This record gives sequence, structure tokens and C-alpha cells, in this order.
Amino acid sequence: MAAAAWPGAVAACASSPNSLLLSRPPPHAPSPASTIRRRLVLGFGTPAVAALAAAAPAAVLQDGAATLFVTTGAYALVRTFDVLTERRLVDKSLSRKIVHVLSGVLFMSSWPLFRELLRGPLYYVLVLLFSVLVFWRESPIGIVSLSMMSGGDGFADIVGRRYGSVKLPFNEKKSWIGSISMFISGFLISAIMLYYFSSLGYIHVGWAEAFGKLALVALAATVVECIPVTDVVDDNISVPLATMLVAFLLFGSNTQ
Ligand SMILES: C/C(=C\COP(=O)(O)O)CCC[C@H](C)CCC[C@H](C)CCCC(C)C
Ligand SMILES: Nc1ccn([C@@H]2O[C@H](COP(=O)(O)OP(=O)(O)O)[C@@H](O)[C@H]2O)c(=O)n1
Repeated sequence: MAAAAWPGAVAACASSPNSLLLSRPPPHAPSPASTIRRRLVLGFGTPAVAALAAAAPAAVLQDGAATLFVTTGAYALVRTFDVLTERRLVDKSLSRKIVHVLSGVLFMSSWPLFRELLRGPLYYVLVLLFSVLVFWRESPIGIVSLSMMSGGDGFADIVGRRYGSVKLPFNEKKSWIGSISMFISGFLISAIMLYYFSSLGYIHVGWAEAFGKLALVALAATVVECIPVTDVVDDNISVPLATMLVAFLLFGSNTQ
């Protein structure tokens, strides 16, 4: 049953985007976030914690604390029933069903703890789950598309925000250097991840062809990321979907 900890943790992580909920606290009541912030400052009182609390937006603090709470709770729930089963205090199948019941109910109960609908992280986690379920580690498609979404899109932002003064002619929010960084980092991280999985024997990579294919997938990811549709489709969805399609066309279901 220890393996159940992983889906539990992913579910807990997925709750961080606090997907579906979401009543904000009434305006007259002190917000939980400001209470957390006050406790951080007054309770722990170190300058570093106080500075962090002062700098972080209230919603981030509240959602961060709620995510930590839910993640810890998910592990605690599974671990508790693991121990009860090991000590033969609860029958194994009953233990599993109690976790079955409590996981869903406690997970739903945690929704009011969160504050905002954080779309990007939610989509990101959903794409991770989709790739695990559909592609897992035997297909290069999931590996490559997740590399583009995480590494490529991530570095476009990191580099583009800092050095992206020269904007793209068709999208004033994105820069040449951001898109070039996306292409290079997406390509490199995909190649590294393919190497990692092939060295463990999960996939076979024909390297002579793989580099050209990866360049095409990285190009597709880069183009999709920089066209001005981000307001319509989040790039945590558009980038992986586009790269899954191109990788499927180029690689098929394996890298032979
Ligand atoms: C901030 C994130 C995505 C949104 O990006 P964007 O809107 O700026 O484009 C990432 C969200 C991460 C998520 C909440 C947590 C995912 C956890 C992951 C499944 C587990 C990693 C395990 C590892 C072994 C530490
Ligand atoms: N191709 C790109 C992508 C992002 N960026 C920079 O990164 C910032 C955030 O990018 P984004 O709007 O795609 O952010 P997310 O939707 O990925 O969170 C942009 O406002 C740009 O400053 C860039 O310069 N060039």
C-alpha cells in the first residue's frame, strides 16, 4: 500500500491549484492569509521569515500553507493505515476502503482552505497526470512533451523576463531571446530525458534521427508558445498538446 502514497501526493499537489473552489473569505473578516502572515511575523519572528511574509502575496502564503497541510495530510492518512495494517489492527481490505472513503472526503474538505483559481499550476498537474496515464515511461512522446512544457516554457520565462527587451513582431509580450531559450532548453532537456530513459532500458533511441526530430518538436513547441493565443489557451495546455501531436507524428509510439 506504500505505493498509494504517490497518487496521494499528486492529488495533494493537484489541489494546490485549488482547482474548483472557491469562496473567498467575507470582506469584513480577517482573512486566513493575513492571520497566517501575522503568525509568521509575530510567532516565529525571525527577520527572514518576517521578510518572506511581508514580501509574499497573501494568496500565495495561504495557498502554500494549504498545500503543505494537504500534502502532509495525504501522507499521514496513508501511513496511518499502513501502520494499522502492518500491526494487524485493521484488516488489509478494510484499511484500503477506509483510505478510499477518507481520501475523497478529506480532499474535498480542504478546498475552502485555498484562495484562488491558479490555472497554470492546475493545467500543469493535469498534463503530468495525463502523460503518466497515457504515455508513462515506455513512450518518447510524453517524455518529450513534458520536457517542452517544463523545461522549454520555464526557461523562456526565466530568460525572457530578464533579457527579453527585443520583442517578437507579432507578440509584444514575448521576446526573441525568450523563444530562442525555449527552443534550446526544450531541445536539450528532451535529449537529456530521452538519454536517461534509454539508458535505463525503457525506450530505444535511434540517436542519428532523434536529434533532427527533437529539433522539429522544439520548434513546434516554441512557435505555439509565442503565438498570441495565451489569453485563449494556457500554454501549459497548448505546448504539451502541440508537442504530443508532433512527437507522435515523428516518433510514433517508440523512437526506432
Ligand atoms: C507553477 C507551475 C506551473 C504553472 O506555470 P505557469 O503558469 O507559470 O506557466 C508548476 C506547478 C507544480 C505543481 C503545483 C506541483 C507538481 C508536483 C510534482 C507532481 C511532484 C514533483 C516531485 C519531485 C520528486 C519533487
Ligand atoms: N517566448 C517568451 C516567453 C516568455 N517571455 C517572458 O516571460 C514572461 C511570462 O511569459 P508567459 O506570459 O508565457 O508566462 P506563462 O503563461 O508561461 O506563465 C513574459 O511576459 C515575457 O517577459 C519572453 O520574453 N519570451
